[in-house]
Amino acid sequence: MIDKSKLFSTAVQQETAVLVAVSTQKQTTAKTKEYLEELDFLAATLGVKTLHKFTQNLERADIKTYVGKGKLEEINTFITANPVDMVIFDDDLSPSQVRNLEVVFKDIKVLDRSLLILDIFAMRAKTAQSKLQVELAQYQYMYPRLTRLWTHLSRQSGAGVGMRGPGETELETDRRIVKDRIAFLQEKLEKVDRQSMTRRKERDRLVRVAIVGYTNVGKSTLMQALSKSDVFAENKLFATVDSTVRKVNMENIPFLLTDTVGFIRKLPTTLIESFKSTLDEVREADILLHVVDISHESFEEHLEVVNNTLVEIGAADKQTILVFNKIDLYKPAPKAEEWDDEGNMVPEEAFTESVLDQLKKSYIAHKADQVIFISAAKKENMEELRNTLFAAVKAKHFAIYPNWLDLGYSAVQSEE
Ligand SMILES: Nc1nc2c(ncn2[C@@H]2O[C@H](COP(=O)(O)OP(=O)(O)OP(=O)(O)O)[C@@H](O)[C@H]2O)c(=O)[nH]1
Ligand SMILES: [Mg+2]
Repeated sequence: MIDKSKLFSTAVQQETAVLVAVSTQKQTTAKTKEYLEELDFLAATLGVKTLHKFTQNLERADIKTYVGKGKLEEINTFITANPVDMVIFDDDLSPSQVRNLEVVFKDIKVLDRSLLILDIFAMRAKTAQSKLQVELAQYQYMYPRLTRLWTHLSRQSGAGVGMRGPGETELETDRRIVKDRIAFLQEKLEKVDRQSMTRRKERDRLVRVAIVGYTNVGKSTLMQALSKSDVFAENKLFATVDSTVRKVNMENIPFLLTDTVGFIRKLPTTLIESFKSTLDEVREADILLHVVDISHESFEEHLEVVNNTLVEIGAADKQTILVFNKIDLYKPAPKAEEWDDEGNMVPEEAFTESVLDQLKKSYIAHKADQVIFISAAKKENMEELRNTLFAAVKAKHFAIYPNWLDLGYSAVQSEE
């Protein structure tokens, strides 16, 4: 039987949240503000509306309750006066912090960044493999926090954000059960991994190009532009969780292009662990297209996060083309006045140099050996990217099939 009252409440009422972060000696207030923006975006991706953001300056996050007593009271006052469903913390909470915070906030859900990310992955996972991967990551995340999940499940009926956990419903608090489940999932996943490894091996030994980058930078949009196929792109975080592989032909040379899951700051390690096999597509690639959203104010940090994650999964040291995307949205920093030869100030609208030319002369163009600025959505400067990518693919392809191009060229020539 469908419980109409529940249907009504989930369909009509958007869940609401307050966000909490701390600025520490290691994390400036400006950074904290940015992290909170990102946390807000993660929540929005799950359909959760942020009502308020709380921050506190501390030497380090409080061991017992993440923020101090006074701040807790401030949050509680807000919660009492407003319809708040959950409190989301920007950092991972320890099991004991969760317990203490749940005492403070009583019937309000207590979540952290990792749980939001896991929830988004759970929502997005499409294939059997990624579903298993997410489920495994969820159980591993939960294992040390069992009390919390079980409290939630006993209190709520398993709906809503942060509740998309694997669906054990009874109070089976025995860690043994979870442990067994983890072992079971790992085994099942290994089997699936072996199958996909065989599938990858059976593919022609074509040059493989993987598109990597921070989440929401335009990887799928670029994939679409390069392969002329329909790939799901959306202005939400982690639109892509399963990787997509397409065979692309450029001037008679085929290669494989893969769109991959995006990276983010503070990605739960359990997720990286369980997504290792999906990330094999990246690890086994010959060439990486590292996409960066140049219009984002923290694009340099994104770049660093991605580079660090690549090191973590053992995919650094590959030939990489650094692709700065969304130049259509890029606003160059306003320069000091510019003067012409006669010493008159040049009005801004008289600057003839395009954004693209300015970028090419800027320090950003030296961020890597191969740097290209494009707009994948507006199809700006795609030609340069195609040429660079093609030259790279061609060189790798030659190495695998020394005779291929001789044939290819003569065929092309004879047509003329
Ligand atoms: N203005 C502008 N928007 C872009 C450009 N490229 C992509 N977008 C938009 O940016 C958003 C994210 O694009 P996606 O292609 O989904 O990004 P992604 O990197 O695949 O994201 P995830 O799969 O979520 O990690 C979408 O709304 C796109 O339409 C661009 O060159 N210019
Ligand atoms: Mg995508």
